[in-house]
Amino acid sequence: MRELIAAATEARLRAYAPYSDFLVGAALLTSSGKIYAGCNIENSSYSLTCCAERVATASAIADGHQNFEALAVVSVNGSYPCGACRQFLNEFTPDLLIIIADTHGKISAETTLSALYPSAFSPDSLEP
Ligand SMILES: O=c1ccn([C@H]2C[C@H](O)[C@@H](CO)O2)c(=O)[nH]1
Ligand SMILES: [Zn+2]
Repeated sequence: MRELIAAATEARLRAYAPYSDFLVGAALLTSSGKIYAGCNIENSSYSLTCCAERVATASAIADGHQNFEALAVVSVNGSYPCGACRQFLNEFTPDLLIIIADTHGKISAETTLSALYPSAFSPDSLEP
């Protein structure tokens, strides 16, 4: 888990966040043991901003991985994934382990996506 937090911490430094100055790094561990990292990417058209968690997830998916074990999220104050990221991740791994840490490496929470995002809308929700 330290390796996952380190990857998120490193990715955070690549964030493009000139509007909020709030840098976020995320690192996703696949079931095959690979780590995909992401950072937030803001835009002058603010609503186009991409969260670090979804950047990491998109990178893993694009590289052929859809099974995940854990996600580390690092920010200056140990913030949690937003609702959109929770929904995005729920599609693939509802019981994903989520580790929240700050830039000093202090872990403030080890939880699961299902705990953070109960009663999710999921692929099953589309069944008649
Ligand atoms: O789950 C989240 C929530 C916010 N941010 C980013 C988006 C924006 O650039 C900055 C402030 O909202 O934090 C993330 O990367 N992940
Ligand atoms: Zn988000």
